Amino acid sequence: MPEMQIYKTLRFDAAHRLTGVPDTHKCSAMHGHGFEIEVHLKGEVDPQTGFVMDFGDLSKVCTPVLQQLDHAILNEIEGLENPTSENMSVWLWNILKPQLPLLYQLVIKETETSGCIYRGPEPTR
Ligand SMILES: Nc1nc2c(c(=O)[nH]1)N=C([C@H](O)[C@H](O)COP(=O)(O)OP(=O)(O)OP(=O)(O)O)CN2
Ligand SMILES: [Zn+2]
Repeated sequence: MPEMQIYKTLRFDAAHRLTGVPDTHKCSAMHGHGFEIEVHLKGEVDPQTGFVMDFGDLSKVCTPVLQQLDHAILNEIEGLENPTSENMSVWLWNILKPQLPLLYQLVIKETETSGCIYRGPEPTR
């Protein structure tokens, strides 16, 4: 069966401030976003189900993780002390990858025009 990518889009609202920028940077002040996350899997289509993975099962894995972030101050969450899109991608990858071996790519959109794409760490040789 062919290999394909599937994805699920999830949304949450949260506040953050960036701690690695000067005080003069607009994002050093607390502010909020409606974040959008795409969780992409890559794998073979199961001939029986016709699925790479059931979207419902993918949701069941992702939803509890994103519920932790919804209406939270991201800076207060362990590992997200400087919650840039880049740092959030790594944080999410480390939580989701053990539960989703087919995880291929995470897309985090902070705004309509700004976001981050992460495909996990380089494989060790
Ligand atoms: N590489 C990164 N740069 C910035 C991040 C980030 O996570 N990674 N985050 C921010 C801020 O959180 C900001 O809220 C989003 O930035 P920006 O796109 O500049 O926001 P605007 O909507 O105000 O941008 P427009 O200029 O209106 O398009 C900053 N940088
Ligand atoms: Zn922001």
